[in-house]
Amino acid sequence: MSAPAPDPPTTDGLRARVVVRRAGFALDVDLDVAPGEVLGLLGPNGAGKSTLLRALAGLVPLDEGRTTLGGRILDDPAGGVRTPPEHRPIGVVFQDLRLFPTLTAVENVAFGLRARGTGRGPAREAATAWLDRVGLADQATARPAALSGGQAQRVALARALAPGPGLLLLDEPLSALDVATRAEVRRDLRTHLAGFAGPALVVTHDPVDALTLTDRLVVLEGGRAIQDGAPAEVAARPRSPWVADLLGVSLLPGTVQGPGAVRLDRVDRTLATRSTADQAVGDEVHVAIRPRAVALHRERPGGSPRNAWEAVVAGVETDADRVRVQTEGPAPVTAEITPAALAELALAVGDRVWLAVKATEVDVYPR
Ligand SMILES: Nc1ncnc2c1ncn2[C@@H]1O[C@H](COP(=O)(O)OP(=O)(O)OP(=O)(O)O)[C@@H](O)[C@H]1O
Repeated sequence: MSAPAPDPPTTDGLRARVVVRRAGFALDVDLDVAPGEVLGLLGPNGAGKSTLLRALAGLVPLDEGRTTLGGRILDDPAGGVRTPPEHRPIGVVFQDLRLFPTLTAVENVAFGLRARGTGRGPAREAATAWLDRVGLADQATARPAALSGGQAQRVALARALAPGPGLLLLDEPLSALDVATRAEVRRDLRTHLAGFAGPALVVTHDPVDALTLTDRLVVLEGGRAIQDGAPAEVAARPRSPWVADLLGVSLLPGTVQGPGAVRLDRVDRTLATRSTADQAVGDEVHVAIRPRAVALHRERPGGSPRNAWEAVVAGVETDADRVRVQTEGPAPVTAEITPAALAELALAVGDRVWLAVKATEVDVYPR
């Protein structure tokens, strides 16, 4: 038996209104994700992210709403339509991967193809080609227990992509990996996402994933989308303290110069940072600085001036008890200060300001 005809290309992306009600919780979200677009779903525990993915995958019934993918109706409870999970052209990577422990890597990848009616030989051939694409050609006969976390993650991704799905759903795809592996798998995942023609949804708790893997972010809180925008825009103007804490982090490109020392690529400045033990000299990294860690000064601060540089105030936003000051310049970061500090500094847009941050507050992530 030959491979089934691939699903028709998605011209219309994903359009969904997903309503799922449970005791004490209601998810009610509208989504419109274009073909080729990578949408990040962010939100605190219990916000409904997994429920949303499970509903799209057909594992949780909608109480109300409608889901269409590439113009095809998948769910329409009012019209009595509910496509079973195995008939949806959707690839899923679950947080715990859910590889079949008794099957080899190539059998795991072939599984989705076999389930769609592809014969044993062609399924194995296609699965082998996919393992090659994710860099695991030499692990085809290994069982999941013999794979590293990063390798298992790649097998799960290959299994999701092999049948040529019209929609890709990834639930915290990198959360189980250690920092160094995560950076490497993130890079590869970005490449595979870029090559994927359909819409993709990625649930993440990691600010670097949110800022580097996605084209757009939707923030869920209490079952509702409270913010929807480009990652940089959501980071610059977070609409809830939770998002501000998670995403307000400023990322600057840098290069490791030595232990705990990273040179910023765009300014003539080397920052003292937290441990760079995971990185080698010359590694390209992201320097991550949280807004609350940034102090603002009118004059160049004394003490340890190494971690201070100048920028220009680009925006000042005040909410109940926090003020977020955005800066611009070669190394812009966002600072979060108190209203009293703002009053004392008397900062306005266009003013020059000194930014200072302690080494212990400067995180380093591999790029
Ligand atoms: N199978 C279930 N039966 C009943 N309630 C559930 C079930 N799964 C989740 N819930 C509840 O639904 C709400 C949304 O949970 P969900 O797991 O979708 O959130 P989440 O944003 O994915 O959270 P997390 O980040 O912790 O995974 C929570 O109140 C949760 O307790």
